[in-house]
Amino acid sequence: MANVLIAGATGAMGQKAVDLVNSMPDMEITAVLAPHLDAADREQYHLGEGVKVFNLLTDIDPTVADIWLDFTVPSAVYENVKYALNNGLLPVVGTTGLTDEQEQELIELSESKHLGGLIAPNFGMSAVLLMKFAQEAAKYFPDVEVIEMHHADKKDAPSGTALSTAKLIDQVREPHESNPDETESLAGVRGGDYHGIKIHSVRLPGYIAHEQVLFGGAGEALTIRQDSFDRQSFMSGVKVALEKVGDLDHLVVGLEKIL
Ligand SMILES: NC(=O)C1=CN([C@@H]2O[C@H](COP(=O)(O)OP(=O)(O)OC[C@H]3O[C@@H](n4cnc5c(N)ncnc54)[C@H](OP(=O)(O)O)[C@@H]3O)[C@@H](O)[C@H]2O)C=CC1
Ligand SMILES: O=C(O)C1=N[C@H](C(=O)O)C[C@H](O)C1
Repeated sequence: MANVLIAGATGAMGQKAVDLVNSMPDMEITAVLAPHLDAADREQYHLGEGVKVFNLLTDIDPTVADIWLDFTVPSAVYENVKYALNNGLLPVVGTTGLTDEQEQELIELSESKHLGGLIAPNFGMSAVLLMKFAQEAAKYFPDVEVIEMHHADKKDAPSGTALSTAKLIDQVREPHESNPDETESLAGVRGGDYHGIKIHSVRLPGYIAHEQVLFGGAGEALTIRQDSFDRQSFMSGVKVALEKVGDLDHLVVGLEKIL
């Protein structure tokens, strides 16, 4: 039996994760971290009476769990994962927004502590495959732009998935120059720029999580698209991560590393 602390248990993803862990016979939620949760309201969030509720990172008793499952906010995730690793908990992280430097620091910390962990910018199979296919296509189509579309409550932009997609493409595409004569008569209209790869972030009610990678070539185009219509789509990836994190000996990035 593995004991799990869910950070962000009251959120949209946290609640899906609570239901997932409650359904796993060899996992138990022993604690949650959520700044505004009143312990008296546990039941409303599908948390049993024995679950310890923490509102502050500094109040947590680290012996309460073996695994730290994080679906919080970009501003909290770095300190959360650092806390987990420093206290012997194995992090499974879905929260986006870690910088490259923070990610590297956490990987080095996990290596020094000989602790496994996983950071996955996207736990959905369609997104994992989209990133893989986009990287392959970029070898042949260096002209590429990314459009990600998310629900209006999303805090970070671009999405972690879009940024990861751009990084994977950047690793393989030939040196490439965009049109030097291009101008913007409306600031920002050409989108964000990751090493010359334009990323466009759309935020609208009704959407959940969607991404398109558009490649253009001479007289042809290729579009790769994935859609997460329901947050349940992320849960099979989270389940695999919870089951396999104990087999890892350092923090790895990307669900594909454990599939
Ligand atoms: N990797 C993946 O496959 C996916 C990743 N995500 C990522 O997961 C994260 C959460 O998304 P989502 O569930 O939609 O967000 P929500 O806003 O719905 O939930 C955020 C949760 O974090 C808690 N929280 C807020 N501030 C802190 C803090 N300082 N310390 C600890 N907990 C805090 C909130 O608690 P309270 O309500 O008490 O403030 C709430 O429980 C985002 O970064 C998102 O990008 C989302 C979907 C899939
Ligand atoms: O905030 C979300 O909803 C999502 N966040 C992740 C991201 O930033 O890529 C994963 C997915 O896109 C949903």
